[in-house]
Amino acid sequence: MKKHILAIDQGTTSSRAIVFDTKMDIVAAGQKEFEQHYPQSGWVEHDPEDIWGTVVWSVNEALNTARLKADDVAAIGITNQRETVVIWDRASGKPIYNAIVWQDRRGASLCRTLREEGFEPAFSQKTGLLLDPYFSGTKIAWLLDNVPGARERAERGELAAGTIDTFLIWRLTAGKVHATDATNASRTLIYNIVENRWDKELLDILGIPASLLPQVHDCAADYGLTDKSLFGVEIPILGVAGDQQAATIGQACFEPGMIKSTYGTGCFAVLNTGKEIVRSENRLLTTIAYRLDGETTYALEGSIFIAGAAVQWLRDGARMISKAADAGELAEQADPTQTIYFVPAFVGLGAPHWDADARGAIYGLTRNTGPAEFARATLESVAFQTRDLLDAMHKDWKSSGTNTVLRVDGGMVASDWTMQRLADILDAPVDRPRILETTALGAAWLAGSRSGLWPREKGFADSWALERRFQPIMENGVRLKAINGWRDAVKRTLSDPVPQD
Ligand SMILES: Nc1ncnc2c1ncn2[C@@H]1O[C@H](COP(=O)(O)OP(=O)(O)O)[C@@H](O)[C@H]1O
Ligand SMILES: O=P(O)(O)OC[C@H](O)CO
Repeated sequence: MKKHILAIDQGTTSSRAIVFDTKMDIVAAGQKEFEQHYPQSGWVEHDPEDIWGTVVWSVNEALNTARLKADDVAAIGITNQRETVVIWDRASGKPIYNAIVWQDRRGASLCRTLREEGFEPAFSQKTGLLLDPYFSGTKIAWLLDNVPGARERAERGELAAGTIDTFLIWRLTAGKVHATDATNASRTLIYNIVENRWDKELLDILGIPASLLPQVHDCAADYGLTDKSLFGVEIPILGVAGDQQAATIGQACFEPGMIKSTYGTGCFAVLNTGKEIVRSENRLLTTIAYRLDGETTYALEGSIFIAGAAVQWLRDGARMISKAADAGELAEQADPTQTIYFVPAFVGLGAPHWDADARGAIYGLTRNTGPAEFARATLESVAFQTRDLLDAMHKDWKSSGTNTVLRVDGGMVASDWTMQRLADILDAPVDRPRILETTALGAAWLAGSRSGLWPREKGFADSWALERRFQPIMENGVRLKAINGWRDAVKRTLSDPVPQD
């Protein structure tokens, strides 16, 4: 019987598919990592065929593990790494180049030029974002300018562009649907979040033909049927949201003032600001939290580029641990008399600094510093960065008050040590939910509620369950000293205000 919901979660390092039952519980999952390509310093690419291949593999794996057939799936929800873009040929479906990943910095000089030419206020006012290479707009411009023949083909209408959701929808529907949702669109630097449409003026500034772009739908909407050749039956795609917005939904942060923070490759804190468009005075982003029934709910977002990725570096780059789960235990053994700060600016710094040219740095090394101190500094950097975001949020959105409770999720929250240190540095409780796959749950909820099988907002919010609350226990003086030390380390890491190329 068609009663299960399938969520596809296409992340930065792996693709996942998760099957949920009618009680909104996880039945089975499939997950596959894929290769990261770093062709130059600051560049990050994915092969779109790897993305597609791992998605299809994960869906089949999840269904097989659950002993279900595709026919048992009532609807699919898609969630994805945001900002990452692909351009492909409409006729063949073949990408013209690798996907340029959100972490990729190749748009930095274009952003600088646009800033110098005075365009930043127009981009900020219309999109809620800043001129940073993080967003899709300058990545699309780079592809059009650098892939031979791309601009001419785009102008002839032969090419299609999109974020990863759009690419997956195109492939799943065998090229019948070219669509995205409002949350993914809101991360592109060319979508007007006030008027809810692609913005002609911004497209012209970046030289992007409108014919490349997908239609923009609500998050819970009809995104077409999967092609029969893929899973044997047609399955409706009924929900789409960028992964951080899907996590906001999955954490049931439907009320203004609620905050979630997700710790995967990066860390993204999202504060629901309701129907109000709050303009940040502290270099946070204004973005679309979700659009349901034609009504847009907005959010303030703080984006940190490196969180779990720093733990990956500890494992694969520095080779100080053999698996991510060892980091917490190692940090516990660190010498308490050493004060080490690690600023993981591997790909620059995101909110609230937005410094594309900064690079990672470590301070306070002594002859006694070893892997345990590195592990502690790495995990602590995530807590300090979150503190910077939450301080900025409190300044921007006065009504959020100081009684913040943070709902957390993502791979890194498995570390109790990190969560305790997070609560200590924030001086606020940190809530870890029972279902940690909140990103997939959010996507599943969009599809499940649209299909009528799952409850609407209130019923879904009532089902959110706490696994553990971490309460702050650090002494105030210790906390303040640590935060000041961190801020000093960040100041020393920032690049020149006007970097030289
Ligand atoms: N026990 C742990 N302690 C610290 N970090 C962890 C732990 N488990 C996983 N991670 C980190 O979490 C990240 C994976 O989280 P995930 O949510 O799957 O990321 P993404 O969706 O960005 O691919 C990795 O960067 C990994 O280093
Ligand atoms: O793949 P994740 O979970 O690290 O999320 C990536 C973000 O969507 C980038 O903005």
